[in-house]
Amino acid sequence: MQQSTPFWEREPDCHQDIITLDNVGFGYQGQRQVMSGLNLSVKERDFVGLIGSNGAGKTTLLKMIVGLLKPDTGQIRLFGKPLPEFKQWEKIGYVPQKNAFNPLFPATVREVVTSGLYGRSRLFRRLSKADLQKADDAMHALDIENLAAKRIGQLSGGQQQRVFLARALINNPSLLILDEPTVGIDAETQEGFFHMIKHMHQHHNITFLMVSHDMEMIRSYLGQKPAAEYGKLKFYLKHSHELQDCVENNLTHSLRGLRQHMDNGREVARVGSVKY
Ligand SMILES: Nc1ncnc2c1ncn2[C@@H]1O[C@H](COP(=O)(O)OP(=O)(O)OP(=O)(O)O)[C@@H](O)[C@H]1O
Repeated sequence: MQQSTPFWEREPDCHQDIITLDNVGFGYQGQRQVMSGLNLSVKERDFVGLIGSNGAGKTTLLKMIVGLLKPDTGQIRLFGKPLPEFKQWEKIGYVPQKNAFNPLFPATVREVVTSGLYGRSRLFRRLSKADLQKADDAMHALDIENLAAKRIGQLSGGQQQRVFLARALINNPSLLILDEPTVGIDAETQEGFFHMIKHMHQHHNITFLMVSHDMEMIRSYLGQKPAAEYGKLKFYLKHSHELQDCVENNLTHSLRGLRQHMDNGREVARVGSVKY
């Protein structure tokens, strides 16, 4: 597998298209439409918070974005590629809704985290040294190394959420999709979890799409008013250009671009002088 740059070392460009929805519509077979005519453009380092009442279509939308459901109309693009052609799934970390494990489920935290590299179907495959290192890095990032050998079913809801986040982070994803990550977790742990998510957004090059029922958290981080509304779905948004290092990085990029342009000019002149 190709080694990707860790998310903490990746430089943001803050302009790249990450998710594009163009006139998307969907209805479950034999049922009325869940959504229609939905447009959305998520750029690198944006943070999108999705709010909506029960049954509004939030999970359905996330499932379409991660390729588990196919839109009836319109098109979805990921990282600029139409979804049917998109293959780089390791770029996306997805934490589905209600992950709670049966306490009798025999996998350890390390095994669950490492399964993020291969998918659930190969949960108990043999792990290479590199795999174990990646798991250690992801567990370290979420401060759950001390739980590595514990059975997942024996952990609290908050600890389990950290494990699933570590599992989603193991491939150094560029996009994290979280479906109600704090359901069933006490208020204090929820606050800690959101604090961690915000920190990741501000300091690492990750784009977020998060479904939540926590209006207070969404509004405090993403602003009081939704950026877009479709039926009962409300999209709150923090643009990447509001982040300081995106601003700095864009400047660095422009300066680098300018420098390259000048160097190219010099190169052409030099080659030119040799040639002529
Ligand atoms: N597999 C399915 N088959 C048929 N209808 C479904 C299926 N899954 C969801 N629905 C219906 O689609 C609509 C949207 O469901 P969805 O789970 O996307 O809502 P949601 O906004 O995520 O809700 P919640 O906040 O309760 O999680 C609902 O009316 C639901 O009953």
